[in-house]
Amino acid sequence: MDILIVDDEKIIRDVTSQLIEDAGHYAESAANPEIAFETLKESNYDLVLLDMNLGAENGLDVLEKLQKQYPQVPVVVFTAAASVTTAVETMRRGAMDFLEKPFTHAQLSMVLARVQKHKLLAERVVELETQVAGQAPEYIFDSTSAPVQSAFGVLFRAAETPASVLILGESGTGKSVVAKAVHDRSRRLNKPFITVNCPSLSKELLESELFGHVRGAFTGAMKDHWGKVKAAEGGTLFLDEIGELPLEIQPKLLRLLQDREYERVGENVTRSGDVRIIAATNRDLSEAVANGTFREDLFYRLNVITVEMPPLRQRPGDLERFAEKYLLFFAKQCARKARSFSPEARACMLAHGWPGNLRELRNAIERAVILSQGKEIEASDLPNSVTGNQPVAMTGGAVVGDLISLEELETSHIRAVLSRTTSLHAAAEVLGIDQATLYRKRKKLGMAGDGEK
Ligand SMILES: Nc1ncnc2c1ncn2[C@@H]1O[C@H](COP(=O)(O)OP(=O)(O)OP(=O)(O)O)[C@@H](O)[C@H]1O
Repeated sequence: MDILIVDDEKIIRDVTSQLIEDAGHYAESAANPEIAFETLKESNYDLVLLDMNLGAENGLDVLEKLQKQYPQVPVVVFTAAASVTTAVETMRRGAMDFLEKPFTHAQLSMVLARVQKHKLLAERVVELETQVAGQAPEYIFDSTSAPVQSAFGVLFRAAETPASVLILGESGTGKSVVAKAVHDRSRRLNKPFITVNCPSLSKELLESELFGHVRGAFTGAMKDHWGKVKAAEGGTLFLDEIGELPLEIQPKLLRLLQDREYERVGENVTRSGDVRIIAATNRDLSEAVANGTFREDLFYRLNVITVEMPPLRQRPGDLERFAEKYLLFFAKQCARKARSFSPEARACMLAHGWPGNLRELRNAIERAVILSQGKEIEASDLPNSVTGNQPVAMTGGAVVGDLISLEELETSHIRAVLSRTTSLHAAAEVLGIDQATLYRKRKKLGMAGDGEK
């Protein structure tokens, strides 16, 4: 957690900071409320430790102002010994807890653990509220396809063990969704599930995102930062698109997997990290090992429990079931009458190859429901890419065919380049954009990645 200490006594700030850092959190100090509010403006904090005796300032007034401006940030107050009335009053005014000065390391640790538990519960409530509010279609974890059934079976049996898991499959086949489901069925359920999208950042930033950095480690590193390994402590670290993990970072991940050790960028202190790794990729990792872009030792270390999520085109039963579920969900959400597919629409869906898999299906059905006018989804409600009325053909940079929008042209070109290159990196080079931008565009457009041919 990132914690802000507000106290006018330097010695208290320094000692508390040290205790907090020793417990693996990040601490920032403010000598008075003015500095505290400036600091809160600049960064997000998970907790404020607020002294009640701030010289001329009334601690209760500061608490009230904090609650008003940052209602989501819990406050724990420091109170002088034996001031029970103050402690009660602060709790009445919304403080989460109090610590009587002088406090011990153990007392502080207990309070931090309580705040962290509260934070996790609050996150879980938001997740459940989103599901209950019906903002996303319900996930389905059974299948009419034997390979998918077997993949779910293996994953959910392995969920309770500490084994690393590797999920293979084209983009959009549900690797991230099932990774979270594995975490939810594990003993780490009440600990964080943290995702790192390996290609979404530059090499340098990715290392810091994973392991953290210290102030001054590189240009722009203005303050110490705990990475996602720390954020996932005790829980699960999901490494999406691990096939794109730069070679330079691979030995560091291997060390975390083997020895549970890592170091922040710019620091020589070795730290231990208790995280379960689930990795996913749409690349053929053994081919990546053969051509030297993925370390063999890391591959074997990750390859303990490996499953493959088959593409949607090989699961016609699932295709129809998922399509129907999505249809009912979006019809309710958008207040449309559509309840089924016309025979022609159904035939188009079954004939389409769904290179973007479940993600493409979900987007296509959402669009179709919005455009629908009657009780049935017609073929004309489906995107051109599904009905086979492809509007674009590219020949040497010239566009032949119907008039199309710039967005359709971009989508088609990105798809063409992805299908003719062997990695996201190579495709990004051809397109003249960076890998992280291509990664985001591909996700937004619901497209499959480079693993698909
Ligand atoms: N089990 C499921 N039940 C219902 N819908 C699903 C399921 N799995 C995936 N989806 C749908 O497909 C979308 C894409 O899933 P997900 O992000 O898990 O795919 P992915 O394989 O991780 O893709 P990428 O490789 O691009 O990261 C989800 O947002 C969801 O809409």
